[in-house]
Amino acid sequence: MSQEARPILLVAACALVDADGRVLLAQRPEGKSLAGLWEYPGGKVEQGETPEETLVRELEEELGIETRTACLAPLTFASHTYEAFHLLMPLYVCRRFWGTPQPREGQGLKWVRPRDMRDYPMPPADAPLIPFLIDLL
Ligand SMILES: Nc1nc2c([nH]c(=O)n2[C@@H]2O[C@H](COP(=O)(O)OP(=O)(O)OP(=O)(O)O)[C@@H](O)[C@H]2O)c(=O)[nH]1
Repeated sequence: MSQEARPILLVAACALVDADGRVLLAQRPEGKSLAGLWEYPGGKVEQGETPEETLVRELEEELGIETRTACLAPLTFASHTYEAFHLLMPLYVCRRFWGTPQPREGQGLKWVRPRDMRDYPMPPADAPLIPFLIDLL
């Protein structure tokens, strides 16, 4: 696909942080693109949503936890060209949420220290974001 034809895909992602400074990674289930890789919870920003609203919705759908847009702090972003689209992915940090994350979509879940994230295979867009989490936490 030519550069011109490649659409920009806006995906909002969240580093949920627990009291020990660990970040929740979710493993993409079989049958999805990039299956088996560990990623930040989140998803595509739908028409009419702000990225913060997307995350409040996705965190409830994927993990069964509740948070608020005011509890989401922007940290950094990914800008990465995939075959079919160019991914623009703001990464937020959330330390204030209610409930315990549950794998509502059959995904693996793991709390990981940022310095150990390199041990978890991630989508190529995600790896450049790890140093920002190491600095923060
Ligand atoms: N949620 C999330 N998506 C990511 C991350 N890194 C990354 O490249 N992506 C890509 O962003 C796209 C949108 O994610 P999504 O969670 O809404 O997509 P999806 O699984 O429903 O659909 P898909 O199977 O069509 O990819 C996917 O192509 C996914 O691979 C990440 O850390 N978190």
